[in-house]
Amino acid sequence: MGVEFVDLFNQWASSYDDTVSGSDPEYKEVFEGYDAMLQELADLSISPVLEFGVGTANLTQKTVAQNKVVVGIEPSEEMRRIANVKCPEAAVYAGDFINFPELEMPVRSIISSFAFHHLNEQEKRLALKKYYDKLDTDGEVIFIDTLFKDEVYKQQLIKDAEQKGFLNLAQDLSEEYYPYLEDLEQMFLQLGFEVSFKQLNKFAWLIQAKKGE
Ligand SMILES: C[S@@+](CC[C@H](N)C(=O)[O-])C[C@H]1O[C@@H](n2cnc3c(N)ncnc32)[C@H](O)[C@@H]1O
Repeated sequence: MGVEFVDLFNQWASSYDDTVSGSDPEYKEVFEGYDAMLQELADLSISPVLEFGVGTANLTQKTVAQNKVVVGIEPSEEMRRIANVKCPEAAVYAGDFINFPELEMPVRSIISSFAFHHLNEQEKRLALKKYYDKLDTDGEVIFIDTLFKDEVYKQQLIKDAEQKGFLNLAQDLSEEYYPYLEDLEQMFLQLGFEVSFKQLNKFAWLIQAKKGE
């Protein structure tokens, strides 16, 4: 469920770190300030941490460096292989946002960067419901991901990408499951979270959702 993009990530794994450091002009703005964004998320997290879509473990490394316990979940075998080499301190298991090994540990923070948009609306809701049940009292979901402030902003981003000749990016923005801010906000509120949003670059937002009493 929600793992339709995994083949793509197996192929992308070996060059993924080049992309996030700005080597691909088409995706440079998407990952503008990547390191600082991940650092901000790592700083906000409280141990023990559960991370989804760890990719090549860039966020995992920053979190583990703060002596936090991190368990990671990643569906792509190639990404997991790289993550295990780059961050042996974290346990990274096969799984996805919805189907993942039963963990006996308490969880204070559930974190993820640039991955939640791989789920459609129904899957996002299902995943967030699971996290509400799994989190300790006062626990938080803290994500960074691309989202659209509204429809006008979405169309503007697609038009900008087309004008620059970034046709893959334009297609991604049209076809992937990037949510509208208001829809995501409603989803969190309906499940009982308190949620706030902060824009980090042209595409990426920090989403911080605390489990209510
Ligand atoms: C753009 S990468 C982000 C990697 C890393 N978190 C980062 O910030 O660089 C997206 C990651 O999400 C993973 N992914 C794709 N579908 C997923 C799903 N349904 N559940 C969990 N992770 C998924 C991909 O395999 C990939 O590693």
